[in-house]
Amino acid sequence: MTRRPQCIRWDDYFMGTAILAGKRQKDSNSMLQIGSCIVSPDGKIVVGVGHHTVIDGFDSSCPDYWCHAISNAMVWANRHNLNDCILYTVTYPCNKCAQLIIQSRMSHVHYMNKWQCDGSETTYSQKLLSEAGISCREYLPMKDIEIDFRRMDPALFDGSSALSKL
Ligand SMILES: Nc1ccn([C@H]2C[C@H](O)[C@@H](COP(=O)(O)O)O2)c(=O)n1
Repeated sequence: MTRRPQCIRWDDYFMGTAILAGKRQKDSNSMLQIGSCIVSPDGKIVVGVGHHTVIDGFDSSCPDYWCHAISNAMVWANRHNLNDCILYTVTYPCNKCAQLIIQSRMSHVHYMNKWQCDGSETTYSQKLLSEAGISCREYLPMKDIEIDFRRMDPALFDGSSALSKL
């Protein structure tokens, strides 16, 4: 087998899935398009994805009205038992999400943005996760992932899709 140079690693696949989930965040007043992806212990199956979003029925006026991507990924997981699952998350877990990660018995956290470690929301999360023995590592991308819908299907050029009008 000749390996395609474009073939992505599982790590990029799952962090890419987390980033894609974050793109569901629709409030243009918020800069944050954060997503998370929970993966099975053998690292092959997406167990759940979630994005940073306003709590259903609330408005975006107050930070307490937002539900974090990690919490949403847990709520929307397709199984109850998250034992030893691996979490891919765009930002470092906040204090509350760290508590949930520990309680759900996930074992690894891969995060993308270290800058999130410095705010007050993450004052305790590093300590909590480390004392609970949960391994946390900064994710280092190996490849850019590009999704070009038009290359997937030439019919998207023929005027029948909204994409052909862009
Ligand atoms: N995989 C999922 C499924 C649902 N959610 C949450 C986010 C919202 O509270 C709600 C509806 O999402 P929307 O259609 O407004 O983007 O469901 C999630 O985070 N992850």
